[in-house]
Amino acid sequence: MRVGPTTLSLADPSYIQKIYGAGHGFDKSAFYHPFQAKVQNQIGYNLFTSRDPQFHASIKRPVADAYGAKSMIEYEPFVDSCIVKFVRRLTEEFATKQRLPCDLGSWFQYFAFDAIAEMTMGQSFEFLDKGLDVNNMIHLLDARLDLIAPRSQMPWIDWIFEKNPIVSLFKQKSSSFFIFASRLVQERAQQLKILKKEGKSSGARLFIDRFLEAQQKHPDVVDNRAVGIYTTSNIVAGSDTIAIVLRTIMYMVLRNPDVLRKLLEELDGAQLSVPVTWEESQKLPYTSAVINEALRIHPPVGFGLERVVPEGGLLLDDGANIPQGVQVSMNAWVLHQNPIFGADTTSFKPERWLRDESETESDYQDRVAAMKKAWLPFGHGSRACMGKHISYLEMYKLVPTMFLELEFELCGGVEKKWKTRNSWFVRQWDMDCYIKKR
Ligand code: HEM
Repeated sequence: MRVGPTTLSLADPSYIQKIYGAGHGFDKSAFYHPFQAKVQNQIGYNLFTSRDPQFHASIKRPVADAYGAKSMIEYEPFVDSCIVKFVRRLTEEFATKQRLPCDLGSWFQYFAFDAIAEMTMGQSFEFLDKGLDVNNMIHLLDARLDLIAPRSQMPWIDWIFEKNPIVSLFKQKSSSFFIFASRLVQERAQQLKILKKEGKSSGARLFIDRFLEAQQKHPDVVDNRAVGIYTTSNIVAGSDTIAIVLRTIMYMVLRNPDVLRKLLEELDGAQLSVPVTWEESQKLPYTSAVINEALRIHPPVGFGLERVVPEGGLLLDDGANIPQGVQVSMNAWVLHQNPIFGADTTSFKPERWLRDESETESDYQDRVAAMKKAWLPFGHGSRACMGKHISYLEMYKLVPTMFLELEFELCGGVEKKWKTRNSWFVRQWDMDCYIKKR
């Protein structure tokens, strides 16, 4: 489908590999310009916004390990402390004698923000402690996204209003987030130096510890500015996204009592710790299916991931050739409605991720493999989400723990619909809940 003067959106899953597969030459388009923030009065290219594949590889290599599956074990204690706080604060504020409605959508965001901040910088923003949007940070980020989203469709507008040299004279030279993150990075660097001198351990390694190690190993690429950029983009990339999935899970599970019953049956029968450990969470197939289904039915990113067709064009199955320079994109919201996922793709059905009684094991494996080929919540290829393991770590631990510890009820009943808005991230609100201790 044509979605812009020179932009096409493709729906056939077989093009995922052709467009996003490594080495195929489909680089990110100008769509990503408006997402680039100013840092010290220059554009601060980061892992997500950089378009040049060589430059991207050069900034990814030094920090890739920090996002790898093996590092998750070191981040788990930070997630644990936020989960404990999340459950405690909801209990204190809402599991009271009077039935007080809880704006759970916002609390999920407080959790996601504090958890990624703890893992990244070793200190939270105290959203959970205070139970509010501290310094209006969430509101400001939301407003920024609402501005960027339309600009991404006409990136030249961004140049006129933001990136041209005259406007730059009057604008703040760095985002306030970058200034805040850079200060924490410098403080941590000093602290690490002192601990090293005293021969003391610095404890579990934070993301910034790993960014600072990358700086020592690759000083040519990772300067102070780069460490600040890695830190800032971690927090921006890792908060809204996870909050969106948590909201989807809660809303969909509560609107489907049969799903809630099966989920609780699995959790109550599993003899789990509180908070549920990462290891235990790997043995909860129904919980895992609920999370996958939430990512399918409501992927956090609601725009197509735009790329530029390289030299030679893109040959379509019907013989048409899309010429070099045209923008092509694929959108998870479209792909996840593909009949590969079953006949009832608009329904929330975790069962589609599980083996049906009538299916052999090998038929089941083939069916899941086919679904995974049309699966794009985290993107694909060399530009796929680097925070996928972190996301699973948080969701696989929080989801079983919160359903084990607390009972939730949608305030308006199961018929009341939430509200959503697509500004790159498809954020949701108006899903207040009553909460009881289980
Ligand atoms: C459920 C949660 C998440 C979802 C659904 C998600 C989704 C995505 C998607 C779709 C992309 C690719 C965008 C594109 O091709 O333009 C992406 C990129 C990225 N994400 Fe995530 N994300 C999530 C959580 C996180 C977290 C927690 C972090 C950080 C800890 C993170 C860090 C990144 C980074 C650094 C990139 C850029 C990767 C690159 O181009 O090398 N994300 N994410």
